[in-house]
Amino acid sequence: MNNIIDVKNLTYKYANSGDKKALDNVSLSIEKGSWTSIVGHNGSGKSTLARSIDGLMSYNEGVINVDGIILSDDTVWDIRKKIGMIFQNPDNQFVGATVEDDVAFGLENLGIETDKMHKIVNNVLKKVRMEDFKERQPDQLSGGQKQRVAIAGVLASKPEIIILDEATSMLDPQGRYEIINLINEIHQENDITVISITHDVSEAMLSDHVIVLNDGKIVESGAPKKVFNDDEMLKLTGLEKPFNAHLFDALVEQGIHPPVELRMDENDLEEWLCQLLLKA
Ligand SMILES: Nc1ncnc2c1ncn2[C@@H]1O[C@H](COP(=O)(O)OP(=O)(O)OP(=O)(O)O)[C@@H](O)[C@H]1O
Repeated sequence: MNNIIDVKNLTYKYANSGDKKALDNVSLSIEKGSWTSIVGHNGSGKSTLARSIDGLMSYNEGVINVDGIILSDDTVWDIRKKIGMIFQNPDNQFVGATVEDDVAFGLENLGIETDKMHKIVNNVLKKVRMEDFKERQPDQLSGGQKQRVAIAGVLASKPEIIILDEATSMLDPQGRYEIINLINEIHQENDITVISITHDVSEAMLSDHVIVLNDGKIVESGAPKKVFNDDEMLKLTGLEKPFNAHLFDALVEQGIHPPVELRMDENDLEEWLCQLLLKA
């Protein structure tokens, strides 16, 4: 197996939180080119884990290896070049006055020449279907459009890994679907490894691998079908069962193919099925 990330015995305790460990002896491996979802209740340690991998926190114990580089004070920038982080609220990430400036910002810092920079910016804005919004101010965009610009900014730096930290949680079901679909397109075309922290179990069903965190510990890890069939674990962690995804898979196995976006929304899939039955 070709792992792009290996975490061994990672433990993290925030300075102001007494004896409570945000991460407690966490070990995991992420295969290159895979899509991994990290799920778990509020405060289970998901963001702390993602930020540790991106070198945003100086962890207390353990070893983090990203693409053959062991994270340390000396290597943190080499590792951060490989990772693009996308957060819940894109407003906190914008630095440019216009969409174009914002996407160009990281490239300017790398000293890339103007012509080349414009070419890259145009390409990534086209990729996220925001090329007509180049002159707009980022704060005048909708939530979904803002996330597209944030994704363009990340893509411009050609990351090998994209980490989504609840990147779709502020969007409506259609907006969520569109962003996940876009990330999936990018993931497939460029063999980019995706790690998605999410509370959306239907989204997690689309991934190759699911890791469940509970009170800073990994309590389950594996293929989504296996993980979400573990009723005892679901009870322990308070995670819901992704009803919709099971129903969707069962229909596909029977040769019935609902539109793929309905995999993400329970009520719409039920509605679609009712219409189908009424027509039959
Ligand atoms: N800056 C901080 N200082 C002290 N404790 C913190 C800090 N940030 C997080 N924690 C604590 O660390 C633990 C893990 O938090 P973390 O944000 O990683 O969880 P999470 O699973 O991402 O939660 P959520 O789903 O609510 O975003 C929690 O107990 C939280 O209270």
